[in-house]
Amino acid sequence: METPPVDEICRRFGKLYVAAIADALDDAGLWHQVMTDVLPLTTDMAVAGVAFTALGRPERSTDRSVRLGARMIDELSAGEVAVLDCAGDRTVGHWGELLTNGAMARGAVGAVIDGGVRDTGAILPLKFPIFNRFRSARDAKGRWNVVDMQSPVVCGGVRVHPGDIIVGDSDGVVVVPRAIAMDVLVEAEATVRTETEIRQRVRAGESVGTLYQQYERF
Ligand SMILES: O=C([O-])CC(=O)C(=O)O
Ligand SMILES: [Mg+2]
Repeated sequence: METPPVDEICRRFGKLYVAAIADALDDAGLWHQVMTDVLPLTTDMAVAGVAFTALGRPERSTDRSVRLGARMIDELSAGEVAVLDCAGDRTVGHWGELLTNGAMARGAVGAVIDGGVRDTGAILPLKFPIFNRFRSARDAKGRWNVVDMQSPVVCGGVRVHPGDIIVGDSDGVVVVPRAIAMDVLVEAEATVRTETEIRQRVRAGESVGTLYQQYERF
C-alpha cells in the first residue's frame, strides 16, 4: 500500500472519531493508546495532527535563559500538535493563552497537556483545540520548566514519540504510532462504515443483542 503524505493521513483521521480509532488499535493488539483523564477544554474540540513532544519537570529556577517553554513554541511546524509531558506536576498552568497564540501563528493544530491550562477565558474564543487534565491560574515560572523537546514522552499514561499521529475529540485523545498509522487508518475507516450499517439496523428496530453477535463489535 502506497503511503499518502502525512497531512492527508491526518485529514482522513480527522473525519473519524477517537473511539473507532481506539477499537482499530485494540484489534492490532495495542490496548493502551487512549490517554487517561486528558480531555478537551470543551466537548466541541477536535484535532488530528503530528506529535511534537516536550517534557517538563518541577523546577524552582526563574532564570529565563534555561526556560524552554516559550522556545518550544518557535519549534512548532504546521500540522503539529504540541504534546506536553508535565512529569506528574499537578500544581500549575503548564499552557496558556500566549503559548496558544504562538502555536496558532506557527500553524500548529492543537495541544495535548498532561497537566494544567491557564487563561482559559482568553483561549476559548481562539477555537484552538486543547486537551488537558485540569485548569490552574498558577504560573509555571519558578515552579516547573520544559527541559527537553522531541524525545519520547508519556502523556495520559500513553507513550508518545515525535511524529506519532494524535487524534482528539469529545472522548479524549488517542495516539497512533507512526509506523502503523496507515494500517490503523484503513481499519478505523472500515470500523466507521460497519458502525454506520449497525446504527441503521438498530434504529430500524433490530435486536441489538443479535446485531452485536453478528458484527462482533460495537
Ligand atoms: O506563562 C505561561 O507559561 C503560560 C501562559 O500564561 C501563557 O501562555 O499565556
Ligand atoms: Mg498567560
